[in-house]
Amino acid sequence: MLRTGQLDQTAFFKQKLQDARTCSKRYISIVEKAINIHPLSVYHFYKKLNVSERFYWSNQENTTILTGIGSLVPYHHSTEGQYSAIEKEWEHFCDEVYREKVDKWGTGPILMGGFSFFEKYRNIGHWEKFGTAHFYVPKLMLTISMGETYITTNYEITDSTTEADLEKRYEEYHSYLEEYGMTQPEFEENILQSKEEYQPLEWTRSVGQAIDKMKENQLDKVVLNRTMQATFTNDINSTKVIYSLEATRNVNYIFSYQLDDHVFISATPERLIQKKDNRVYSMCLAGSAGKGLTVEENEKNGKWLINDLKNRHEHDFVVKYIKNTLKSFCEELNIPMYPRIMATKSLLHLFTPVEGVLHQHVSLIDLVKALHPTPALGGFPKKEACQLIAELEPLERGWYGAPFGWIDANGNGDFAVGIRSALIKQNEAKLFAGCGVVESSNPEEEYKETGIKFLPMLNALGGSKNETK
Ligand SMILES: C=C(O[C@H]1C=CC=C(C(=O)O)[C@@H]1O)C(=O)O
Repeated sequence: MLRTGQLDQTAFFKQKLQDARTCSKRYISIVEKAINIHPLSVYHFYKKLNVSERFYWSNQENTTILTGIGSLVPYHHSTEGQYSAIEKEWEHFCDEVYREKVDKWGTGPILMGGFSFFEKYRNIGHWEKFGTAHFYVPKLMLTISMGETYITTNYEITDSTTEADLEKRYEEYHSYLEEYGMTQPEFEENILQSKEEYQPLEWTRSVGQAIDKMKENQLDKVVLNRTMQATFTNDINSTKVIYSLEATRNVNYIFSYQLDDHVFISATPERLIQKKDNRVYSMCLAGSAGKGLTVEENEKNGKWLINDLKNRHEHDFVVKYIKNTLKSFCEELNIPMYPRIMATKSLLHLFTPVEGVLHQHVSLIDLVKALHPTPALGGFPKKEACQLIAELEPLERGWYGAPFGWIDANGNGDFAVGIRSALIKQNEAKLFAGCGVVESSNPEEEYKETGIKFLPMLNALGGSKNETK
């Protein structure tokens, strides 16, 4: 039994509808506590609800998992001005929604989605569906928050909506959860047919060109991204990919965002910003070394990384930038003097945590806009680095390295950056990985580093073990 604490369902919906109409609201959001529902089962069987959108989100600590099905209200932009547009649209939605005051993290009406790396596209191409911003409020959402399970259902109401209409939709969502919420998905392995790195020699040459520009003092750091195309014999099953990413996770977010037959998916170790009332949490993540095979080797590599000047330099630009950017928004900011080591599945990174206390009236979207792109994704100075990226990278970045996350009706939420990611369409996946380039970088080493960064997603897609040629 999923519902708890409701006496008479029909009377409940009649009351909700009446209350919503009295306050002139256009939407209703209902949150309930639940048990025994698996987020990936909810994600997998979405077509049973005749919808073509779904998302999956789990945070770094795996303490918040969100699965959203169907889009109640989509917001899509293809041009500049997307941050303020999304901010206004979300404020407007929040004014129009009738909701109970449930203050559980990640419940109630939530806007999930992302922005493109650049505010405008040179050639939108295969990023058309995602645009410069795409967000939606799901119709049905499952939340696992600190081990507790919640269901949020969201409804649009018009003048002609009756309590019977609401009850019917509610029953539909609950039948879906009861029938499929604990059903183990069955799927075939994704079998790799071919994989091809996009212009690897040209990419290495571009790293060399970037280094030359740094020698000429044109900029201090740039992050260059490269692409790999992987083709499979069958349509790629994103539930399978998430299962694999979950099975090998350690410190990363895992998210997937589907619009029709396009899925953007990422296993990123990097948070951009999280807001919990007046507190904010960000991180500086830049500088990398390979992992060893033993604990001792990892310790040795970690020590090397902490003391390596090139990597420290790469990292310090991020610390300086995040500190300067957040300073104006925060009355208190805590950033340790020295970085630590973060060990992901395949790499060690330099990592500095950031915590702050906000001045009043600072919105999450304002913070996202101000921070993006940090020098961990763009470079330093920001303007020069972005210009060089546009000059040297032949393909659109789209949502690679860009802010992706969610915001709730209290203005709280969490945004990561979409690195170590892939854009999936049917049987093809484009994988993305980049690295920070500074004057003392070596193009061959950066090529190797990005090669390692492809691996977790490539393996999760089914890429290494099942190659057919
Ligand atoms: C830009 C990426 O990684 C960033 C995050 C951590 C370490 C990085 C580095 O050492 O280059 C990058 O700044 C990517 O994985 O695509």
